[in-house]
Amino acid sequence: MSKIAFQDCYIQSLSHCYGCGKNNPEGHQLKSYWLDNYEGSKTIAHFTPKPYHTAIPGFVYGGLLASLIDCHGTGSAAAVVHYKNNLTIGSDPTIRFVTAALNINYLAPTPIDKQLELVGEFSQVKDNKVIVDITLSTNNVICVKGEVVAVKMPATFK
Ligand SMILES: CCCCCCCCCCCCCCCC(=O)SCCNC(=O)CCNC(=O)[C@H](O)C(C)(C)COP(=O)(O)OP(=O)(O)OC[C@H]1O[C@@H](n2cnc3c(N)ncnc32)[C@H](O)[C@@H]1OP(=O)(O)O
Repeated sequence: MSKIAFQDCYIQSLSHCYGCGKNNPEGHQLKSYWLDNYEGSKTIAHFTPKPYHTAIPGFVYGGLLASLIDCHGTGSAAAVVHYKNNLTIGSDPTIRFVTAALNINYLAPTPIDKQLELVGEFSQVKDNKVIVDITLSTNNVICVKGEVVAVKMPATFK
C-alpha cells in the first residue's frame, strides 16, 4: 500500500468533501491508496463504521456505504489519470473528478462491527471520464458492489 492517501494530496480548496476531505472534521475522511503490487490498476480503502451509522441494529446504513464507494471512485479516478499521464497527484494544474453517475447494488447486509474494505478496478479510463467498479467487503464477503462514473471536474466548480 502506498503511504500517502490520494485524498491527502488534494489541494486545500478541494479538501472539504464530506466523504473524503481531510479538511472536513465532521466528514468520513476516507483514504484511498493503490493496492500493493497493483499500482495503476487497483485501489483500496478501509473504513470502520461508528455505532451511529446504523440502518437496522447491527448493520450499516446503505447511504453511508454509497458515500464511501462514491469517494473511493472519484479518488481512484483522479489517481489513475495522474498515473497514466505520469503526473503527481496534487501537482498543478489540478485534475479532479466529480461523480456523474453512481450505481449501487446491496448484495448482503453489512455488519457494523467490522472494518470495511473497498477495492476499485477500472473498466474505462479516459482523460475526461473514468468508470470504476468497486466492491465493499467485510471478512472477504462482498456486501456491496458499485459503479462510479467519474467525470473531470468542470472549471465552473472552482
Ligand atoms: C457540489 C459538489 C462540489 C464538488 C467540488 C469538486 C471537489 C472535487 C474534490 C472532491 C472530490 C470528492 C468528490 C466526491 C464525489 C462528489 O460528491 S462530486 C458532487 C456530485 N456530483 C456533481 O455535483 C456533478 C454535477 N454534474 C456535473 O457537473 C456535470 O453534469 C458533469 C458530471 C461534470 C458532466 O458534465 P458534462 O458537461 O455533461 O460532461 P461532458 O463533457 O458532456 O461528458 C463527459 C463524459 O461523461 C459522460 N457523462 C456525463 N454525464 C454523465 C452521466 N450522468 N452518466 C454517465 N455518463 C455521463 C459523457 O457521456 C461523456 O462521456 P464520453 O463521451 O467522453 O465517453
